[in-house]
Amino acid sequence: MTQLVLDRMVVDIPQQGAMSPLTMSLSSGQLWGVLGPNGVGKTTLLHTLAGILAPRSGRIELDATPLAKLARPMLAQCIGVMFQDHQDGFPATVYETVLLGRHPHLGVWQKESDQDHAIVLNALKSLDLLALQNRLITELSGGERQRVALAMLKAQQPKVWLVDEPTNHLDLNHQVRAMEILAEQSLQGDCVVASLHDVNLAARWCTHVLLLYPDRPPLWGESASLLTTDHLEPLYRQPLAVTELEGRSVFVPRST
Ligand SMILES: Nc1ncnc2c1ncn2[C@@H]1O[C@H](COP(=O)(O)OP(=O)(O)OP(=O)(O)O)[C@@H](O)[C@H]1O
Repeated sequence: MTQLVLDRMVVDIPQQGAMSPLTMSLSSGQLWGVLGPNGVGKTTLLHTLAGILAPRSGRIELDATPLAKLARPMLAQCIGVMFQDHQDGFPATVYETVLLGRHPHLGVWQKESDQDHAIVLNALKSLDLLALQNRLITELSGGERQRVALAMLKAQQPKVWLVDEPTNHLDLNHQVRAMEILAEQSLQGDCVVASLHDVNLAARWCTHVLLLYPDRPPLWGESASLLTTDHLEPLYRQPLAVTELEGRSVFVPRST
C-alpha cells in the first residue's frame, strides 16, 4: 500500500499570496484528477509532490517518510513524473527513450536485463508504438511524442504516477487509451495523480478529484460527489449543462 500524505501543505506558487493548505492522502488504487483553470497551480502542485519543488510550508510524506528525506535513487524508483513539455536533449530513438524509464532500477554500471527489455516492449505495445520504435523522437509528432513519454513512465513502473495533462496532443482514441492505462495502473495498486483540462475524462476515469479554485479554498474527495455543476461552474467560471450518458455525468458548456 502506497500513500502520499499531505499535511497542511501549501504549494509555493511564484508571486502569489498564501494558497489554502492541503491536508489529504493520495493512496494506492486511486486515480486522482487535478482540475482547475489555467495558472491556478496544477503543474506546480505536481512538481511539489514529485519533490522537485519544496512546498512553501507543511509536509509531504511518502509511506511515512518525509519526501525531503528520501534518497534520490529511492525517489526516482517510487515516483514517476510526466511533464507537460518534453525536452528532447539528444536525438535518441523511441526505443532508447523508453528504455531510459528503466534506469532508476539499474546500478551505475549495470546493463539492462532481458526483463528490462521485455518491460520496454510491453510499454511500447500499450502505447501503440511498436511500429515507431526505431524512429528518432526529434522526428515525431506532438501526439506521438506524448505517447513516448507515457510509455517511458510505464516502463519506469513507479508506485506513484504524477502526470501533467496526459491527454495533451492525443487524438480521441489515444486519449481513451492513455486514460485506460492510468486506470489500469491504479487498479494494479499504483497511486495515480493527473492534471486534466477535460472534465468529462475526469468524470469517466478518475476515482477522486482535487478542485483548485483561484478564489476559494480547494475541494477534494470522490469524483461522484464533487463533479457537479455546483462545484464546476465556479471552478471554470463557465455555465454548464449536465446530462447522463451510459450512467455517467457528461458536462457541456452553455452559452452565457
Ligand atoms: N518559473 C516560473 N516563474 C514565475 N512564475 C511561474 C513560473 N512557473 C509558473 N509560474 C506561475 O505560477 C502560476 C501557476 O502555474 P502552473 O503552471 O502551476 O499552473 P497550471 O494550473 O498548471 O496552468 P495551466 O492549466 O495553464 O497548465 C501561474 O500564474 C504561472 O504564471
